[in-house]
Amino acid sequence: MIIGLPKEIKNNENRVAITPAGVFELVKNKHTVFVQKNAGFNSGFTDNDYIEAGATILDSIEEVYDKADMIVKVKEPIEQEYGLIKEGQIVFTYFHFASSKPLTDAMIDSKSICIAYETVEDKNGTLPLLTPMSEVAGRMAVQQGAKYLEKPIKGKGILLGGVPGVQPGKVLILGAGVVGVQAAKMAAGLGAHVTIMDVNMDRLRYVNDVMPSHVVTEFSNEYNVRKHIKTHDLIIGGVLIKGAKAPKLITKSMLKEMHPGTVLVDVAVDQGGCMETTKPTTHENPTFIIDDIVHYCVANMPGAVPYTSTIALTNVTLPYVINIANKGWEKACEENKGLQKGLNIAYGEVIYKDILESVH
Ligand SMILES: NC(=O)C1=CN([C@@H]2O[C@H](COP(=O)(O)OP(=O)(O)OC[C@H]3O[C@@H](n4cnc5c(N)ncnc54)[C@H](O)[C@@H]3O)[C@@H](O)[C@H]2O)C=CC1
Ligand SMILES: CC(=O)C(=O)O
Ligand SMILES: [Mg+2]
Repeated sequence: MIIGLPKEIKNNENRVAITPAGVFELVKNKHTVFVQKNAGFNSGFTDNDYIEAGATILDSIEEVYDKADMIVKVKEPIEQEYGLIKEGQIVFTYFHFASSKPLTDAMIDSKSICIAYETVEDKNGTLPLLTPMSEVAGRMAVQQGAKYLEKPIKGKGILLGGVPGVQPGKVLILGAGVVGVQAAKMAAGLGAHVTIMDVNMDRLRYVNDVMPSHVVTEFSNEYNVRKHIKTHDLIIGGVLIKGAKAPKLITKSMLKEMHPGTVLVDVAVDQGGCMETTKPTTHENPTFIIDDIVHYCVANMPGAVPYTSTIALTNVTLPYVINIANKGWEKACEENKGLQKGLNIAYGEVIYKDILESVH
C-alpha cells in the first residue's frame, strides 16, 4: 500500500503520525511511504531520518494526498485539506466528528474511508488509541491550570501546593477516566487537595484504592457539582461518552457561583466540552475569560509536548497502521471488531451512528 504522511497544519500541532521507526517497519512489510518535507521536524525527526528508514520525501501536502492510498495523520483534517482527500482514500487520524458538523459533512462528501483513532476499542471496550493522549492531556491539565491560577494572568492567585502554614489549593476533576486519574495524580503530587467525580462507581473505587488520602471521590450529580464549584480553585473537565457530545456539567449560570479567578480546564473540548461556556482555543491563544472565570480549552493539548506525545501516540497506532496496510481496511476491520469501531464514515455513509445524533 502507498502511505502518505502529511505535516500537521493545525495551530501549534507539532506531533507527527509516524516516526522513522514506523517507516522502517512499514517498508519492511513492503509498503511505500511518502513523507511531506519537514513533517517530523518539530518532533525531533529530520527528513534524512525518514529517508534512511526508507521513505521518500515530497515537497508539498498536495503531492502526499495525491499519491497515497492511506493518509496517516494526528489531528482531524482542517478546511484547507478537505479538497485534497479522494474517494476511497483511507484517512486514519483523530476526527472527533461529534463536535464538528462541517468536518462530518466534508468527509461524507469526500467519500473517503475515515477511521478515527478515538473510537477504536480494545477487547475490554477501552480506547487504546486515545489513552496515551489522554494521559498527556490529563497531566498537562494540572500544569496549565497551575499556571493560569497565577494573578498576573487573571487567576485567583493561589499556589496549588500551598506552603507550610498555608492551606493548599483545591482541584475538582470531573470524570475519573484516563484524563481524570492522570490529572489527579499530578495534582496530588503537587500537594493540592483533590476531589474527583464520576458516575461510574468502579472508577471511583479504583481511584479510592490507588490514590493518597488527600484525593477524595464523590459521585457525579448536579447537586454535588454545584456544591464543589464554590470551593475549588481549579476545575478540570475529563468526561467522555464514547463517540458522542460531552454532557454539560457546568452551565453558564454556575460561573457566578465560583470565586473570581477560578480556572476551568476543559480537556473534553474536542467532544464539545463538558462546560457550557467552552469554545475551542489554540496554544497561541489558550484562554478566555467569562464572568471572571478563566477558561482553558485547547483541543490539541498534547501538540505542545511533541517529544513526548509523538512517541506515546505512535507506540499504539503503528500496529494498526501496519495491519490496515497489510490487509486493506475491509479485511482488517472484519477481523478486528475493535478496529471496526474506529470506522466512522465510509464512501459517504456514516457507520458510527452516534455521530449523527450528536452533530445534527
Ligand atoms: N483537549 C485535548 O487535547 C485532549 C482531549 N482529550 C479528551 O478528553 C476526554 C476524556 O478522555 P478519557 O479520559 O480518555 O476518557 P475516559 O473514557 O477514560 O473517561 C471518561 C470518564 O467520564 C465519565 N463520565 C461520563 N459521564 C460523566 C458524568 N456525567 N459525570 C462525571 N463523569 C462522567 C466516564 O464514566 C469515564 O470514567 C475525551 O473527550 C478525550 O477526547 C483527550 C486527549 C487530549
Ligand atoms: C485526543 C486528541 O484529540 C489529541 O491528542 O489531540
Ligand atoms: Mg483533541
